[in-house]
Amino acid sequence: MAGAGAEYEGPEYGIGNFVLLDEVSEEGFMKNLKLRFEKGRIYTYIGEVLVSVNPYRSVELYGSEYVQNYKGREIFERPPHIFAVADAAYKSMKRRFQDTCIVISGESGSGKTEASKIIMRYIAAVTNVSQQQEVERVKDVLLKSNAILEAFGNAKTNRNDNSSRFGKYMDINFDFKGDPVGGHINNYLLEKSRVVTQQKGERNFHSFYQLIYGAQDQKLEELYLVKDPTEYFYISQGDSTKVPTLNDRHDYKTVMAGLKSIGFAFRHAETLWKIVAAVLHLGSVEFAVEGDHTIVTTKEKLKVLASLLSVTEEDLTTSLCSRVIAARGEAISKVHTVPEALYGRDALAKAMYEKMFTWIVGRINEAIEVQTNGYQAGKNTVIGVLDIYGFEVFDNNSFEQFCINYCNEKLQQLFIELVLKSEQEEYMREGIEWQNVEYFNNRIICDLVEQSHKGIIAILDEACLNVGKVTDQMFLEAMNQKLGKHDHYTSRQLATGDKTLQFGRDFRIRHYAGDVNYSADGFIDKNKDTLFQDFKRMLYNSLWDMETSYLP
Ligand SMILES: Nc1ncnc2c1ncn2[C@@H]1O[C@H](COP(=O)(O)OP(=O)(O)OP(=O)(O)O)[C@@H](O)[C@H]1O
Repeated sequence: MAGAGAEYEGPEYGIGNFVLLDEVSEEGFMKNLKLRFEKGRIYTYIGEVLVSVNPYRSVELYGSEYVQNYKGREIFERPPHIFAVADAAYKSMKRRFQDTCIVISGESGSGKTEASKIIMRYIAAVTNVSQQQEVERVKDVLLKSNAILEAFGNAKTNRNDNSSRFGKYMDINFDFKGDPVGGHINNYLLEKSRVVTQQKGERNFHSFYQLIYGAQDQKLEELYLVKDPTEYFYISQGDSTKVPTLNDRHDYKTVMAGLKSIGFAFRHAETLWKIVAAVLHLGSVEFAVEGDHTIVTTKEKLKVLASLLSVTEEDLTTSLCSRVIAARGEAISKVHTVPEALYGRDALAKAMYEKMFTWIVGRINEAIEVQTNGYQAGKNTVIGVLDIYGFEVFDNNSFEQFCINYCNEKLQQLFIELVLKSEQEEYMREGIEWQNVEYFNNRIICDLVEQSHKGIIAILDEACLNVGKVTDQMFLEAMNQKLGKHDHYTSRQLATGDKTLQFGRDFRIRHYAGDVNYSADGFIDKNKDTLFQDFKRMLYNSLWDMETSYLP
């Protein structure tokens, strides 16, 4: 057979669709997957679901000849391929005006973001045959926005040098001719704790290193920065500032070009880097006790920071070292202890970075918003692509992993509802003979997390609402009490002989994808996510705020 992607799929390549497997067992499944992978077949179907194995090397599977071979074909006409899935979504949108969503799920590093980019490139390649300018512009913004989002939202982790540290749902809107006319990005769960702390071997978000390695000397001078990331506490804790697979210098240029081409005003791009620089300097601000006051000991840093933020040194010092509280109907100033000041400093850094990220997404959305003037309005159909964090297990798992893994439980639940259950029900309705496939329904784990009053989130929220001093240990005890009998929950207090769990700190959830030990340390603070009002007041009306109106 001729042409890329139209190759012969003989028995030596194993079985291209798992539903045709003679015997359903994990061993048989893995054997087939391995055989196909070894023969260069990274894709295999299970019905209409595509299983993709990350090749971790460049593969010649996405060139224009592949696009031509999958364009307009029925899904099973060609060997399994991600283009076939993208094309099926595109066809159902174009022929039947049906909204479609492609859900990409898998553990960190499995290739989700690459898959979402391949889908976008495929759609860009098969649309706009009449070469309309506006369609080209929308496609260009959609593709270029990836580099920007990755700069500010991706980081090197111990599993993936370019790991997305946020979830993304991207809608592409099509007109009645099937051309993309706009889009919208929703971002979720930016891992903002990374702004102030990183595990060994990991980095902060790429943007920090791109600025330091990529900006010209004069720019760095303007931002009071030096070309050495190890000078900055917030980006050097992982001892891994340089990554061989990443070219920060080059990526900085790509981001600048991307910002320009999607319509960021020059001064807005400047503001972005100012925020990044301010966060870096903030990490170097230190405190000490002097008499009955907490003072900033790094006066030079404070001065730089005040200048970048366009606020007075006095206002900045006051908001870093104290907070205003209400007592007996009066507003009084309460001096922070040093740990409180450090906590406030980190909370400010996280909030600034997160708001900036949301602001960037907002600006991208403005650039790709569907123009609703004229006849296009109301006739849009969308293809949505969901690329969300994969299931995560680290040596130390905290609140962030808890949220990510819960999200993956929900996706698994959706998969069970939409694919497994509905398929089996249809067989039953149609009277088709079928072999019952036993599967584990993870509803019970979703309930463990989300059930009102007795689920983990409810227990955590209740602890956070408590006016008295509530510690992470108390939260853990409350879970032990309420969830002690749950099959998918345990802790050292309940499983006394289990030395993998630390007493008074850890709990374990038996997820559908495996067991994860979580440390309850920090759950209360992270869930409360307090940013002292004083910071909001301080930044309100700063030059910055007026520039971007990005603050809360
Ligand atoms: N189809 C592919 N062809 C070649 N290399 C790939 C492919 N998919 C993924 N990779 C490689 O694997 C790396 C990790 O992939 P990717 O960043 O898409 O994973 P992810 O599932 O989105 O991870 P995370 O959840 O950490 O963001 C990529 O940087 C790339 O080097």
